[in-house]
Amino acid sequence: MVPGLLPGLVDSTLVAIGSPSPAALPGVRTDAAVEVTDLRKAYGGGPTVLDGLSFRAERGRVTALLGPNGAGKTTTVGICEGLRRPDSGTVRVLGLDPVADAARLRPRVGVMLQDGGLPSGVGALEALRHLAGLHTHPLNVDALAERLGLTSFARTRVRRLSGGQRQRLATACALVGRPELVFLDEPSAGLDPQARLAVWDVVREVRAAGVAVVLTTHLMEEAERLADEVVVVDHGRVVATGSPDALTRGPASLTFRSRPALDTRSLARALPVGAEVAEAEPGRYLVSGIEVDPRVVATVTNWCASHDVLAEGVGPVRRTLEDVFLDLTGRTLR
Ligand SMILES: Nc1ncnc2c1ncn2[C@@H]1O[C@H](COP(=O)(O)OP(=O)(O)OP(=O)(O)O)[C@@H](O)[C@H]1O
Repeated sequence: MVPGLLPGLVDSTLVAIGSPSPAALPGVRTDAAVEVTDLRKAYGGGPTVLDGLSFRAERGRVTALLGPNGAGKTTTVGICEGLRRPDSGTVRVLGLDPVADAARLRPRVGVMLQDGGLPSGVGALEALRHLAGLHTHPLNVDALAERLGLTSFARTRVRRLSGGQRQRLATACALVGRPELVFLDEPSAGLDPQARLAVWDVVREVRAAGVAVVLTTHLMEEAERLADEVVVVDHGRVVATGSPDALTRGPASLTFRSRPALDTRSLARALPVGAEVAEAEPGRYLVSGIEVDPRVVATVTNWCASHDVLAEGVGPVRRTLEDVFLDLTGRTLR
């Protein structure tokens, strides 16, 4: 957190959104902010889009929905926001029904308003002020605008904003009403690195205040760095769920760099049975299929020495979230 930026928001705003979430206290279990059970949906009798999807999102935590294009993330979030109806299954949002209790949920849930949701002929900051005026206890608009870097395009009309500027305004709109739960749809899409870091900082701050954040993203780095819980969705089902750490834990591989086109079969023969050696990209080698222990590292180093090969960075490498995601969802384009 950047201390200099905090006072404007913290004094009267973000941290005051709620008292620290009971869910964040050890040993205390509360109702989930979002609880989705066995959702099924097919648009207009077409192919199945949601096929028994279930997940929970807790208060004071960031839950990231990851999945290939068309996996059903936006449909799921739309159902949670009360904008779409499932064919079957149940959804509880802050303990309420998103359609039947829409009026009660509206002031408590933040959503990213896209093009149609904002007056397009007014300046960005004016649009945010307008929205803030609809809430009883809005955040400090100037502080929020400063934090998300909206001030540089404060007077630009909404319809003339660039993609990244529009995205930042939409994030501000989702947060300005001081929600207990916020849905962020690809909040970093199209953002430059500075803006992305600023958005992540603000998201961390609202989480610390006990807000439940549910976001969709295609950025593995965003999920890895921001999410407490990752929900991987594919073909309308949850195929994995867990913290980034838990999902990427598992057998490490061994990697090293050297000149391209080494005799990988010869190296594999020197290693214990089951070892596979691949040249993942020219000059980068990956040993997998066996447990990486000090003897394996020594065998690779000795093989390199006896073949006059200079190897750099010989050591275990942990799977990334992207590796896990591709293993779970495959490499076929959707
Ligand atoms: N209004 C609609 N009418 C008919 N089909 C739809 C509608 N909205 C979405 N779909 C279809 O439902 C499937 C899931 O779409 P959805 O937008 O939920 O996926 P997503 O995971 O959010 O994808 P992306 O990552 O590309 O945003 C897709 O095949 C899409 O074509």
